[in-house]
Amino acid sequence: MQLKDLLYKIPLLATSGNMNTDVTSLTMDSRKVGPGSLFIAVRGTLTDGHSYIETAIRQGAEAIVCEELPADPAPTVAYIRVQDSARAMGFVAANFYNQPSQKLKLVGVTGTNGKTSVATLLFRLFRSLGYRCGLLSTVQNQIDDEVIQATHTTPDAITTNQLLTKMLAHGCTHVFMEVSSHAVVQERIAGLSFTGGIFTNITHDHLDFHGTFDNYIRAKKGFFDQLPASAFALTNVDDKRGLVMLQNTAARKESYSLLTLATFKGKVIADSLFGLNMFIDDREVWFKLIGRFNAYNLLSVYGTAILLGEDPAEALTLLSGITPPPGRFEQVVSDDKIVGIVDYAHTPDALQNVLETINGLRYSDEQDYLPQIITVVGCGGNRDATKRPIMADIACRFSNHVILTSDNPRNEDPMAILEQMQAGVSPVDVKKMTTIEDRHEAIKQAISLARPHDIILVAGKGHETYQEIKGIKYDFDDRVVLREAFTKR
Ligand SMILES: CC(=O)N[C@H]1[C@@H](OP(=O)(O)OP(=O)(O)OC[C@H]2O[C@@H](n3ccc(=O)[nH]c3=O)[C@H](O)[C@@H]2O)O[C@H](CO)[C@@H](O)[C@@H]1O[C@H](C)C(=O)N[C@@H](C)C(=O)N[C@H](CCC(=O)O)C(=O)O
Ligand SMILES: Nc1ncnc2c1ncn2[C@@H]1O[C@H](COP(=O)(O)OP(=O)(O)OP(=O)(O)O)[C@@H](O)[C@H]1O
Ligand SMILES: N[C@H](CCC[C@H](N)C(=O)O)C(=O)O
Ligand SMILES: [Mg+2]
Repeated sequence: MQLKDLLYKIPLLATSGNMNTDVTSLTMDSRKVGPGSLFIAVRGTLTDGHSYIETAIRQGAEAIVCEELPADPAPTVAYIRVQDSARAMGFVAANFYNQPSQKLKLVGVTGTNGKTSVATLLFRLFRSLGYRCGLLSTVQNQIDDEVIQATHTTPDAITTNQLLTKMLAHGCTHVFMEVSSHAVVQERIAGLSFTGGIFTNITHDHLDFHGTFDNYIRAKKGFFDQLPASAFALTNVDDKRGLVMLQNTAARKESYSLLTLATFKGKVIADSLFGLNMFIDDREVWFKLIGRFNAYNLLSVYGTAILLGEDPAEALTLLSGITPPPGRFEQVVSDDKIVGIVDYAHTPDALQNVLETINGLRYSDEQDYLPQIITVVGCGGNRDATKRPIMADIACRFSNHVILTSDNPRNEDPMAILEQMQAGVSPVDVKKMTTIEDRHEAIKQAISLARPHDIILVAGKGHETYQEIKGIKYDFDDRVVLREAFTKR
């Protein structure tokens, strides 16, 4: 495609060189530049793409998008100076791939917790309604049955447009994607044309990246601020910030709630270890998901189906048969009925929700025995450290025993992370707490403490199949470890 055609809709500060140059590939990474490439120099958190412009040219880049021109620009190369390279990249990518998002019904889901759950439920529901669908999520990207490994919750703009193009070629009509707060700030969603946006909730996470909670709220809101008037913006009005999200959106404002007036209103009739029973739009339905937080996820999925024109009765009937995504309240039960629950709760709010759910659901055939809750939990390294003491405190308050352990220590000292967690535990709860750095040993210890009907919550890693320590990802899957340890007893 000719360079000038890639610049459609981008505010340009200055250009030089041949705008008719033929561009054959795009990249923001100099290591991936080849002959015919357009290199977009983006300022990152670790380094500045502008310092790789020369390398990119040596490797054959024909054109450069940047915020600042090099001191001595190469005469054979075209330069485009813009205010914000990351944002420009979104539009360049959409132009290069011929605007795939405009030809799809693309729905984005944002919020601290529930993005993967909602996006995956939507993907599964719309497939069962008979559509070909795409999914971009933390667990995996998917084009109908084809699974494509995901590296981020929300991919960069080039990858997203590439995937959307593949989805279109496959005949997909609907795509559901998670929109992380990092993605909004880093402009990974710039240039995409959304049919709708969903807000789940906002609580403590990622303060390492955003600095303050207000900045984090602004990042999430930025998604809705970008939606066009033709889109819908569906928000959870039971969340304190639900309405804030829609303050400046041009999109049609819609809402869902379990507590108050809203476009889509639901009520939980029963919540058990076998599923949720709800009233939605005067219909009573059983769902396969567990926990009140999932009632919110289901309601937003139902609302989205209606906003996309589906029949309410059919949507609810099909939704009642849909299973949760992997690693979300996934149960592994031993022969003698110890209940293991693997859940991706990695924020204080998610952990508290899951533990409150478990506290309300435990039951035993034995009279007078209230099953114990044993929680195995850790916090990621090189991520928001302020959530560590809070999560340990919550784990102890809502469990009978807690084993603090590692969850992707990355480049931090695992014991230092665990010490920060320990610091949050109140003196009355300290007796409940043990620390075992090795997650495998921690799970084994939890099992050794359990009796039939006790519940072992293994929180934080969910679907993950690795433990990341000092740059190396070792095979590790909480579900497999639980299953093996149950069998070996
Ligand atoms: C903190 C963060 O979000 N970082 C993302 C960011 O990288 P960065 O800003 O650190 O980039 P950088 O390394 O400073 O490099 C700046 C620029 O120079 C370029 N470069 C660099 C080196 C070189 O030799 N040549 C070159 O051209 C890079 O390609 C880049 O364009 O941009 C990169 C490209 O898109 C991402 O891969 C990277 O994600 C890192 C790996 C990451 O761990 N991100 C996590 C925190 C994340 O994004 N998480 C969210 C949300 C999680 C959730 O709640 O679900 C997600 O959406 O996944
Ligand atoms: N609507 C919800 N409200 C509160 N907690 C939830 C909700 N949905 C799921 N959770 C909890 O949060 C955990 C993560 O859920 P999910 O993976 O759907 O969130 P996410 O927003 O995609 O997370 P990530 O930011 O890592 O992508 C679940 O395992 C569950 O414990
Ligand atoms: N998307 C989240 C995942 C956290 C999962 C947890 N297992 C960890 O590694 O911290 C993040 O990047 O913060
Ligand atoms: Mg997710």
